[in-house]
Amino acid sequence: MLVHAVDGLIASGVVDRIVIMAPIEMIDAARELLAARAHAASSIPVDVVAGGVERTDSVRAGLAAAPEATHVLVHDAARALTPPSLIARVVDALDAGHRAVVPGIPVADTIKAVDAAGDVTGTPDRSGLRAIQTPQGFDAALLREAYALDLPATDDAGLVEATGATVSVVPGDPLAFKITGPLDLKLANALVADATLPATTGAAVTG
Ligand SMILES: Nc1ccn([C@@H]2O[C@H](COP(=O)(O)OP(=O)(O)OP(=O)(O)O)[C@@H](O)[C@H]2O)c(=O)n1
Ligand SMILES: C[C@](O)(CO)[C@H](O)COP(=O)(O)O
Repeated sequence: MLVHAVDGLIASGVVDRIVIMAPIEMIDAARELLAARAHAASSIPVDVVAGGVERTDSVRAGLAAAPEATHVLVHDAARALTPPSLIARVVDALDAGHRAVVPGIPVADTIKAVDAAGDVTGTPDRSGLRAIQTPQGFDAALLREAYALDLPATDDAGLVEATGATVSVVPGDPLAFKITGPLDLKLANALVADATLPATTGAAVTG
């Protein structure tokens, strides 16, 4: 998954440097994997540093390892099959002047809010919801400001929202799905084995 994610970033043609945040006990294994991959000869530097307990700890470590960055993409290795075209779309939006950009796709299920007892407390209008993917792109100064708030968050855009800055959504892609459970892994393996797979599903719409 890490190798696929890195190769996708390189293939996008829009990143200058990649910093991997890995669990400390997997740093050597990650370096070996990356050195052995087909694109190891790419001129784009790929560094591996220690991540943290939570994803925000890992991103904080990544930001510290890239003090020179003016723009940052935060990507999940778990979204290993993210199409390069999606990565380029996020950077295009940053180039157009947006300071925080996330890919999103419409939700296919009806979403319910529930309370601690499991009783439904509301049904938000589905047309106004998006499932958010990565990479999430930021003006680096804005992301550093967001991290200075030291709040918990499940994604980086959530921290940026807390600063009051606007976060823009660009069309995501179903291929950028997060490989979380065994079914996701089966799907990812089938997609990787499928030589007829298009570079993008072309199904990217924000509605
Ligand atoms: N300490 C952590 C935890 C997660 N991640 C990032 O978050 C992604 C998703 O990892 P994880 O939280 O384990 O996601 P899931 O497999 O979806 O598991 P969970 O249900 O616990 O969220 C990883 O690819 C990695 O990029 C990270 O950098 N540092
Ligand atoms: C960043 C993210 O992929 C956006 O959907 C998601 O919030 C990551 O969650 P995780 O629990 O760290 O996998």
